[in-house]
Amino acid sequence: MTKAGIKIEDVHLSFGETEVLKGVNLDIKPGEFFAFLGPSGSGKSTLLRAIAGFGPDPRGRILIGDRNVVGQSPWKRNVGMVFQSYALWPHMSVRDNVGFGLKERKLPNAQIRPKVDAALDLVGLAHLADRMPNQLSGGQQQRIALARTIVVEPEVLLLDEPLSNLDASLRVQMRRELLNLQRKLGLTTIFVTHDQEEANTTSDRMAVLDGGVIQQIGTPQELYDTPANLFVANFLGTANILKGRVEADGTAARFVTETGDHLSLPAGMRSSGSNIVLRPQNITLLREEGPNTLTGTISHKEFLGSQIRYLVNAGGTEMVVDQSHSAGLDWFETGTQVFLQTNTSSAIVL
Ligand SMILES: Nc1ncnc2c1ncn2[C@@H]1O[C@H](COP(=O)(O)OP(=O)(O)OP(=O)(O)O)[C@@H](O)[C@H]1O
Repeated sequence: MTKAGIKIEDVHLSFGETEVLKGVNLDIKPGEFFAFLGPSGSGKSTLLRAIAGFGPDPRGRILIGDRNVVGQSPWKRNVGMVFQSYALWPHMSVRDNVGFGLKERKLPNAQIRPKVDAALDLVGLAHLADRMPNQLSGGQQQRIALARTIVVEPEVLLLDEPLSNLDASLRVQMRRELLNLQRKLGLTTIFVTHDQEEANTTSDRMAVLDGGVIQQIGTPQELYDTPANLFVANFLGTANILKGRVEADGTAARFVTETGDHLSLPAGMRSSGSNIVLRPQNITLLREEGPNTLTGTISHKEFLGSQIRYLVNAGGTEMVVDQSHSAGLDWFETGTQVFLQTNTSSAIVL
């Protein structure tokens, strides 16, 4: 299949008076698996639909390969889109559902059959070709919807929360299948999701959206390790945020919290900012005070199997702290005073 990159240049889109996309710029490489991640209402679907050609035309340019597709009808754009609802034709067999787009394109039957067989083979459901949609599970229906989309050989694949109607374990299985299929076809893919785990586990890179504005673009690791702002830090995983200020004298720098605690910062760490972000696994609970410790009291504990998650009240801020668990290890009981040793080398100052 042909791979095309997608460029989005200064795209604005309004519904009536409300501006929903506020100047979006993106450069998605050919063959990339790219995710749009963001909370409900952040504009992910609107952006995807603008690429597909559904809804009002935006201002700005959307290039698929080197064609600006703004103003072009959806069927001329050569994109394939899979929705949350599978929307298979209920009165048609699996084979006819998958072949529908090819029939519409007036392809002779003799050419349709092998293409449909190949697409069904790719999603592992060749043996169900003669079933009706109501004889399939949700996961199977979504695979058929995928086969129906790829059979017409689109240049880009757009997925709008395609796994949301499936139960949790099937979602995990399907996201792996989706990635395998994408890798096999090498098809430029955009996956819209509000689920950070889904975006993290599938995408090469992602854009985090909030309020119609891209907050950051990067690989899942880049966004987790070096978030550009507090929104991204909070949206990708759990973030403990302490307010305060950075003080530096000569080569040594420290973060002074609002409650007056001092956390020394490693050399080379960003030296301005009024927040320090600590991930739950970057804090160790101690019974004795030590260097770089904050004082707190355990307010809640949850046994998660490999880890124990503690909520610790430290000077009025509730901190989430994960400690790895192994059999026989002592727990900190609720109400215990503890010292939170912070690993500031993996902290982020914002
Ligand atoms: N046809 C429409 N008319 C008016 N407003 C709309 C329309 N479609 C979307 N909106 C508004 O645009 C904003 C962005 O919606 P969009 O569906 O793109 O968000 P989203 O990030 O995909 O959210 P979700 O995860 O809930 O689907 C929302 O405030 C929504 O109410």
